Amino acid sequence: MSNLVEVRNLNVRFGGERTVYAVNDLNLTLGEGEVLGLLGESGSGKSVTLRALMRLLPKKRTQINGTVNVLGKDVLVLDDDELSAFRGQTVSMIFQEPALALDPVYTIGQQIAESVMRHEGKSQAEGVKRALEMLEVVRIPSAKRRLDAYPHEMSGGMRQRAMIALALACKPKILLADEPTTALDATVQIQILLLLRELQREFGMSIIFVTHDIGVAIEICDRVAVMYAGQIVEQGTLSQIVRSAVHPYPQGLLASTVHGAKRGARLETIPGTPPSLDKPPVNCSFAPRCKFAQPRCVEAPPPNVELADNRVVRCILAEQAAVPA
Ligand SMILES: Nc1ncnc2c1ncn2[C@@H]1O[C@H](COP(=O)(O)OP(=O)(O)OP(=O)(O)O)[C@@H](O)[C@H]1O
Repeated sequence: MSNLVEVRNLNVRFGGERTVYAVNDLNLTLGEGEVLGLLGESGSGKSVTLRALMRLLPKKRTQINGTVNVLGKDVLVLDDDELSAFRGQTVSMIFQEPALALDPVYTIGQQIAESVMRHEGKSQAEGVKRALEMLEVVRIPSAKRRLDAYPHEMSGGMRQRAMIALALACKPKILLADEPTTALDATVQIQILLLLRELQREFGMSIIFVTHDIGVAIEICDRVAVMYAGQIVEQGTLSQIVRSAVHPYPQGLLASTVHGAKRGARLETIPGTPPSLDKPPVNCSFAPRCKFAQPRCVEAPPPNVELADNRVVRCILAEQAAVPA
């Protein structure tokens, strides 16, 4: 499987009154037709990573290092014209809050048509035709009538579908999804996840899906990268993470949900809180909360052990799990 996205040694730091080391030495890949989950608690750097991939971070006081290679191009050095073509046609993004993508003063039909005209140079009539097709693709009932609806005239679930229609209108190869179902109630959430899965197959897209909810990751992801304090602490296939996580953080996340706790056992919580990100990590950021912590964990950076292809764990416990060659 060839990689559409390869992120190498990505570091994102925000300056200002206090420096925030939001993403530290992050490496990930996204294969063709794959759904990769970025999973972690609030503030772990998931959204910043996603925004770096699409160059949506503020320019002022933001330092980005590393390479973000998408379809053979380094996104971090694209000029404005290249960026405009890249967004929409190569990569598109959906958000938790549709207001970030949908403009309240234009109808849904106008917004989709406009995007198709701008990115693909199509006529107004072709844009409107695509808009109708897309509303049907995302299963909005009475699609023709909905073309003339404004975002505020739709329910939360329908607005989310309209945002997906807009994001997919120019058939991007990669969709970046930033907690798109978090604000929805449980039944609508599952409908949108199923829809995204269907569209991913239908369009042959790859998706990076940010979530703090392991249940959501289980519904939609093939592979999962677990983030803690701006670093990926473990990556693997969904079943490797859910059934045999090595790092104590994903283990703890799982034990705190019905998906990972032993049947009949009480759900556990991870004691303590994540560290502040005002210094770059010099040792294991999770050590203060870890029941397996050893002196080594606070004396030096943890090893980043590659157990297999795309199976990487940043923890001394992984050294014991590693199979000698
Ligand atoms: N523009 C910015 N300027 C300064 N700090 C920022 C900026 N954007 C994000 N941060 C900080 O970077 C860190 C990582 O934020 P990020 O939004 O990526 O977390 P997250 O894992 O997506 O959590 P959440 O789900 O709450 O958004 C946080 O400490 C956040 O406050």
